[in-house]
Amino acid sequence: MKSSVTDFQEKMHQLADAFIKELPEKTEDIETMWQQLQNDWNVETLQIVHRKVHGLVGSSKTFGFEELSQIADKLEQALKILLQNKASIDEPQSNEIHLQMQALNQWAHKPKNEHTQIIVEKLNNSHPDSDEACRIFVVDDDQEAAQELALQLSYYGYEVEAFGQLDKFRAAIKEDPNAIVLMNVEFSDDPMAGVRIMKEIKQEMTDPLQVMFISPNDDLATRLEAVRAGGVAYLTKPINSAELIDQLDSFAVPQTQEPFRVLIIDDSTTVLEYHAAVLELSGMVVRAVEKTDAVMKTLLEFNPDLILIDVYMPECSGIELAKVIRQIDGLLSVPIVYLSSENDFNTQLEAMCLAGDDFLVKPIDPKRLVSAVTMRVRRARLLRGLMVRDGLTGLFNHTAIKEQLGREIVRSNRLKTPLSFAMIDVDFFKKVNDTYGHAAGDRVLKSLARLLKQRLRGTDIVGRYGGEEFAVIMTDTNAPEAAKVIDEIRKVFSRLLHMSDNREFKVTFSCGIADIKHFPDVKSVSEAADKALHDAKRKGRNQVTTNADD
Ligand SMILES: Nc1nc2c(ncn2[C@@H]2O[C@H](COP(=O)(O)OP(=O)(O)OP(=O)(O)O)[C@@H](O)[C@H]2O)c(=O)[nH]1
Repeated sequence: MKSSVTDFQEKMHQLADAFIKELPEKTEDIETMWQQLQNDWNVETLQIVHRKVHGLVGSSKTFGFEELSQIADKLEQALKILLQNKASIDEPQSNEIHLQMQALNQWAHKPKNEHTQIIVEKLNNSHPDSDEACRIFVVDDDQEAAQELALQLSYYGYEVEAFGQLDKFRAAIKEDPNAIVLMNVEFSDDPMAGVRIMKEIKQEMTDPLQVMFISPNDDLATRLEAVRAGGVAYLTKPINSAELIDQLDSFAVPQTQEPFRVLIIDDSTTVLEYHAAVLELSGMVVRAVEKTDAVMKTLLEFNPDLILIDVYMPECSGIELAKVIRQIDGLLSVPIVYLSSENDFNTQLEAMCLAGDDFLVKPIDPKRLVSAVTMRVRRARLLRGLMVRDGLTGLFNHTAIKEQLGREIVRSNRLKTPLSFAMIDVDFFKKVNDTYGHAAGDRVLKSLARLLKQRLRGTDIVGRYGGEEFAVIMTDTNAPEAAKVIDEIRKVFSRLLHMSDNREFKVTFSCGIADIKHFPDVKSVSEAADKALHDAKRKGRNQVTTNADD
């Protein structure tokens, strides 16, 4: 089977070929419009010519045709000056622009083998294959502490390797630069050994590493050094395992995190497809829109995490479109990033002031595009998550899950699709807390949350209803099917070994399920699921009951 990287490169070549094929038509179109302008000088046509040339600057750079991009860039600058003056053109200016247009046309009509192209082969090694599991390296010269931390993390399903010696770690990270490093700052012979080695490794490697530092100190100087050594997180000892797992999950568990949803709005098909391919290769879901009139419908349907907009488009500018998006309910906090070959600082600043969050200049290195989008989406999700997520498990909180239930019931009624609501309650949880301590109880809740996220479909919605109670909205699923799925999870959960002070224990849960076929609104479906849950408890716990069993 071909790797996604090979697929990507094939696609890149196809897109570049398509770009070159369409190029003569584009340059002829520009030249024709320019000739029309000579007979009938007007600013509107000049703006269209400028936008078309501007598009060529960006797309030619994106596909690696540097020489073409330089010719187009020169022409664009000349057109820009004309646009600023808005006056009619004098003869020397006209001749100069005409020459540049000819150069553009000549380049476009050159035989294909004469085009020098710097294609994006460099992407080859820059992306981990998305199927690869992400490993964690724990580095600490206190072997016992490292092993203990590795063991704890393995309970949460992580593949962990502990290193007591820095040279062994150095070799391992070079082999697997995608591993997440949990690096102790302080070693017995050097209080800053962890930071020092990461700085050295950072200089030797091209890809950025994901390092989380662990230290007994919480002073600014150490934190600063950790950041300089590439630290993406800083944890102080004693480590709060719930906090550590949260941090790790946010970096390392793509399968439990919904893929990032990116909407790209660009009037150039080839450039649009290029950026979409780059983002899709890194596991994001991309929706591409070429025509601005399709934007509104797509925005509401697709619900993007981030919007990438070209600045110059035929129907309206990207800045205007961003302002419209900002006025739509629910989209105020969605990051908007401009992606344009516009390198004029003032235009960039204006775009950012008015409605955008970032400005990326084409051509953008694929890795930089992925990392800029990832950073923005992570931050936006984090902020949104603080409002709707439960702090311990990261699942939707009670209010959010109820809201989602209302929304999904409306959707199911409209689409005439089934929907089930499941309530899950950990059995004898008070006893878990009393016997093994509250912290162990918290870990049990987290492990159940993770299991639910891992085992359920991406379209199912999981929440913590309160205390030791969870809720799942199962879309497109009737009660018997839902019961089958949850029962599988019940079996797996009952086999999980939990740990506290070297004592192992197992926990079970009970579940009640209701179907909106019989209970068509939020209140009745939650009450029916709650009743089914109590039946499961009454019948002896560790089982799943549906309202149909009544
Ligand atoms: N560790 C921990 N415990 C919690 C949390 N929220 C609620 N609890 C505890 O969960 C326990 C729930 O106990 P009960 O409602 O009596 O139910 P149970 O012991 O699970 O018994 P059954 O549901 O009848 O099987 C209480 O002791 C709560 O204090 C939490 O966030 N963390």
